[in-house]
Amino acid sequence: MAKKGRKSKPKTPKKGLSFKLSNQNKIILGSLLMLFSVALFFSFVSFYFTWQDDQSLLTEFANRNEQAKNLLNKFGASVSHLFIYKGFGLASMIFPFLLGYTGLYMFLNLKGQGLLRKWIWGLIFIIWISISLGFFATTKPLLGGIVGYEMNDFLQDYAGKIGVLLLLLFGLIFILVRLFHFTPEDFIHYFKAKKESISSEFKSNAPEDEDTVAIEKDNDVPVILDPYTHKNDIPPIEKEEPIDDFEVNVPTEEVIEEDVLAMEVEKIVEEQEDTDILANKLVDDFGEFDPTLELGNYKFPTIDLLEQHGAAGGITINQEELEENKNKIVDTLKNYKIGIAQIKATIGPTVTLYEIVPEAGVRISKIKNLEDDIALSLAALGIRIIAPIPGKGTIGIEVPNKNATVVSMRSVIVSSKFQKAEMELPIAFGKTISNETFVVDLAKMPHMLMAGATGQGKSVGLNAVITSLLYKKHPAEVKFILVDPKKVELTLYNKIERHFLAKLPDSEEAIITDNNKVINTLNSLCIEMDNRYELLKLAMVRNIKEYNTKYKARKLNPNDGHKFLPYIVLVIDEFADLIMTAGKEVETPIARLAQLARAIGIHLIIATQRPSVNVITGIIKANFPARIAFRVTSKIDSRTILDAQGADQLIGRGDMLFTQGNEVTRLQCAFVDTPEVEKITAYIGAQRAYPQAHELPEYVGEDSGTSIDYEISERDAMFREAAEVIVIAQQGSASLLQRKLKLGYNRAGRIIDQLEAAGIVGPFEGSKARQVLVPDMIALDQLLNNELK
Ligand SMILES: Nc1ncnc2c1ncn2[C@@H]1O[C@H](COP(=O)(O)OP(=O)(O)OP(=O)(O)O)[C@@H](O)[C@H]1O
Repeated sequence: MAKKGRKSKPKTPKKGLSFKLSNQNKIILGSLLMLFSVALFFSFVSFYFTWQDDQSLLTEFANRNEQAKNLLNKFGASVSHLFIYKGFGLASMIFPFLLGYTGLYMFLNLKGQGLLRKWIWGLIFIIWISISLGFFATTKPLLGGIVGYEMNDFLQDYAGKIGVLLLLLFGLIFILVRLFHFTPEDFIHYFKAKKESISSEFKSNAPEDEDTVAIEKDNDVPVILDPYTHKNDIPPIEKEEPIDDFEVNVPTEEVIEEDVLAMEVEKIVEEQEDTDILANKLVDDFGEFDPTLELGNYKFPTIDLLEQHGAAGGITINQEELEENKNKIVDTLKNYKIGIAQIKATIGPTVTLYEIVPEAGVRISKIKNLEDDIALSLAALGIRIIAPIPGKGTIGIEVPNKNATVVSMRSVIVSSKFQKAEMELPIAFGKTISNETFVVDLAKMPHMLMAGATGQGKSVGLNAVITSLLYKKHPAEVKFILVDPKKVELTLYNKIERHFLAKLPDSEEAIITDNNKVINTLNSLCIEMDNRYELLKLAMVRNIKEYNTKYKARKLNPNDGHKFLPYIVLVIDEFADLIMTAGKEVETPIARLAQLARAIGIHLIIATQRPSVNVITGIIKANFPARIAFRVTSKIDSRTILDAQGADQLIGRGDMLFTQGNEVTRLQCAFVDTPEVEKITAYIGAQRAYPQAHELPEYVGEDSGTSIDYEISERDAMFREAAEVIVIAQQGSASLLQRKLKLGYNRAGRIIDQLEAAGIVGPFEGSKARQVLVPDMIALDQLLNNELK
């Protein structure tokens, strides 16, 4: 019972298993294919000239004395005989092109769906051409090949000649419409254009005196010219005898006007374009946009980087322990005169749930009131009573197992529930009380609050969250911002900076340990959020998922600022520390992000040791529906974090309660040890990476912008040099100063403010660099000299 989850065999993540050739092998195989295709091409071409001479040699392949006339000798003769005579006839010429293209594709290491598409269309063409030639040239087997002939024969037996003809016609229409995107309008347009060209030709060939539309023919019968068709073979409308010397003079301008009119009609037809059609064409030609292409060879971490943690044997609980606990429960309840009708045990990794159905007439409220007494009588730490279990009508008593089983991260990662999870940001937290793997989608939560006293498993919990995402997501799809005031817990992730981390443009460390930087990062995230909303608005979609789908389908033009948007997960360890030092400055942007960021793929995970009300304020709590409580020290803390008690009764070491609104689920958090995280990050870090960490929009602190009335004497010693750098580069950014003058972030920010006060750069403009108001060095000198006067 309850051992299903454990039995599932370890599986490597799906993407890690995919068959891939190394780059060198691709080059070798690619060139082989290209050369082979050239050989085939020459064989086929020369076969048409030499086949009769070489026919007798087909059976003499092994005979070294015999020489074939084919350019590639007996090989060429045999292969061509096979492909052309026995195969598809003339259509076989397509094979060398397909093979050559495949070779080139491998040689240049191209990606996308173009290759498969070419093969499918190539084969359709081969079959269609071969049947068509078999139909029209029955006597010439070298045109349609035996396959074409036989297929024709076969089809004609069932559908007759007309049926096959119609079938071929349908094939032609199918190819024209699907491959060349031909529409009936194209046909009409084509004929119209033809007509135009005939008319203009006629015009240019017409005699010089074109003022008259009535032209005398040899037999003196006037021919009326149709102004649109310009055909001179239309009979006259009136057959009356023409009046001598009567001519209808049409002013030249009018004729020209008619010509211009015809040209305009043509243009209107051509202007009908549809972005969707364009997008479809792009997708047809290049395949869908693949965000992972830049790191196309990225390999997902393998499962052997994770340890079993001795959990291979599964849950160990013996019958005696079960029996003992059952008796204790029954006896204790009997002491309070509560009879039990039924009792059932579900064994979990750390606790066993005893579900009780009380005898008829026992009021649940009575049991509820006795909660503490029952816990005392059972005399075990970590007993939690759930009366009643929501939706079941039974009472649950959770009793810790004597020997808790460690739930290894490995066991949850390999579980089919996680592997098959069709979620945006799947997280395998651990196992439930019934030993099922518990997987949730961070994108749906959409933000998470985590609390627990020191040493109860918070850091392990955070690592489990990050590890889950590392096992499921490509670096192009998700970016982390890690805030770690303790400076030790998350530093392990430094190695994956250029794969998975995002940071401010001018910061050196990707993992943020300085509280001031947290404020800037949060504000920068707010700018990123606003930018993303703007993009969503332009794309007319409601959320990041729709946006990215549209972008992948090439319906959004990168020239309009569109780009693939990765999810951003902000993890803050030790939030209490942060809010104590920075207060409102962090609370406001966090609340703003929490309220608005769900649709645009920014998700927050906040962990704290002290879940007191001044840390987890009302506004934060209201926006973090998903909460996790590890063991806390008091009932009050439990209430603060979960709005319910229970977290104080947990047993620690990863024993946790999870709620996403109403129901509270007890889980055993998956355990991932520091060496395992190290191995995973080293595995990822050793692979090819992006040139730098994902860059967040630049944000310059508001506080530095407020003191705009800097005294000249208070200016930084580097002020003048900074001004020169900015004016020469014509770019007002603090990061530029940091780079060029080797300044720290804060000092560069201060100088920028002083430059603003001096009127050298414009005001702060969000993610964009400030405008430089001084055009050149001469103007700068003038400005600074004037100040001194
Ligand atoms: N899921 C788990 N399974 C088994 N043991 C665990 C689990 N989580 C934590 N532990 C044990 O508890 C110890 C402390 O865990 P962890 O470092 O995560 O605590 P913490 O809450 O982050 O503490 P602090 O706040 O002081 O950093 C771990 O070293 C480990 O031995």
